[in-house]
Amino acid sequence: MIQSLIGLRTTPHGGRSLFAIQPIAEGTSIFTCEAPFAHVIYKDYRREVCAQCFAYAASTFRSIGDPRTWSIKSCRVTAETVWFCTDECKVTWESGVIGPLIADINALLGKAKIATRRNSARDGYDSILPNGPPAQITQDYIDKAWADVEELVSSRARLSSYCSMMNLEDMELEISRSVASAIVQRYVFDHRLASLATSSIIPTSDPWTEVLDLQSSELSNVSLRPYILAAHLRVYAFLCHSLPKHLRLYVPTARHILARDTGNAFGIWDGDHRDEMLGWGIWVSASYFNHSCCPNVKKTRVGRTMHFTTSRSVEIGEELCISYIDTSQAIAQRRQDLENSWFFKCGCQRCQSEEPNGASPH
Ligand SMILES: C[S@@+](CC[C@H](N)C(=O)[O-])C[C@H]1O[C@@H](n2cnc3c(N)ncnc32)[C@H](O)[C@@H]1O
Repeated sequence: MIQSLIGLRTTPHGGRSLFAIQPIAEGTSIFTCEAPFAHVIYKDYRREVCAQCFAYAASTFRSIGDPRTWSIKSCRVTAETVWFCTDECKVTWESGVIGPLIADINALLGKAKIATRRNSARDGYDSILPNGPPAQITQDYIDKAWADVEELVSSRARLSSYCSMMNLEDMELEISRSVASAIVQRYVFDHRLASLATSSIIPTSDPWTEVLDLQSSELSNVSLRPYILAAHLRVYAFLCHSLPKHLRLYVPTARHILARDTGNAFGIWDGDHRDEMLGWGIWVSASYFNHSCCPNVKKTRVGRTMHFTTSRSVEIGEELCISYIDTSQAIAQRRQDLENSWFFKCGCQRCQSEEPNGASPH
């Protein structure tokens, strides 16, 4: 964060948000977040998206007959094959720790999913939430469901038996991959910490503490879409079953990530025109930008990095907001999009002024 320009404060309408603490000129770069803490690229795009910089082949080659997939790849026996746009990206990725570790884990998850599919085709029975959801979802109901699944995974035999018959959907595998990427980040951070313990270098912040500080939307998400709870519990059981022993310690990461990704993740798009969503990711420190239907900040992804730039001049004390949705739509549609996908009623100035009869939305 460019500390001299922006600060975090609590708003009356939308939790914490970023504000200008100085006048800021249009076009000023106010914030960058280097890389996602958790991310996934959808299966259908994996050959077309560079594993290092997320460049999308179809946006790069535009003529008829041009290739639509990348040809440079990394294939190790233990890992899933990944593709790159350039040799430079391949070298950068291979010299890192996190990318190759995620590829190893993704190979394991892919194999485990095939095993569940083989068995579930025979049976199709899924008992993770045997009773339907109550008319009113409460936090107690969600906590009890998680306690029940904890009980299930505490017995290796029962977990194996459940997983051999579970029906993990393709999207649940994508979610599992995104959670697994966060687990790898935690593992690498802790082990780097362990190796630093003997030296005098003290890291300034633990990225996991920063993730836990993000707003959770577990209750609103499950209340609006009760089926999501069973999906999250299946993902959790699947990860407990499939992850190698040294990562199982981190599996509680799942509930925390699943509670936060819906309200904080950004789509990974093919470019500014946003024709194709290639996957999603959580850029933790970038999650404090609130939404406005009249935004003054523009978000741009360059490689893995998210950049935030003012789209007009901003006065001292003004809230700095991006837009989460298509703001060219009428108020009713904007409201519906924000309530359905983001679970909140927009309190921005534009919505307040467009509210029928000038009434406040609250
Ligand atoms: C990515 S987070 C932004 C940071 C968040 N305010 C916090 O305190 O962590 C998105 C959440 O902020 C709140 N929010 C963002 N924009 C808002 C707005 N225009 N009106 C009301 N709430 C908003 C909603 O609760 C939304 O789910």
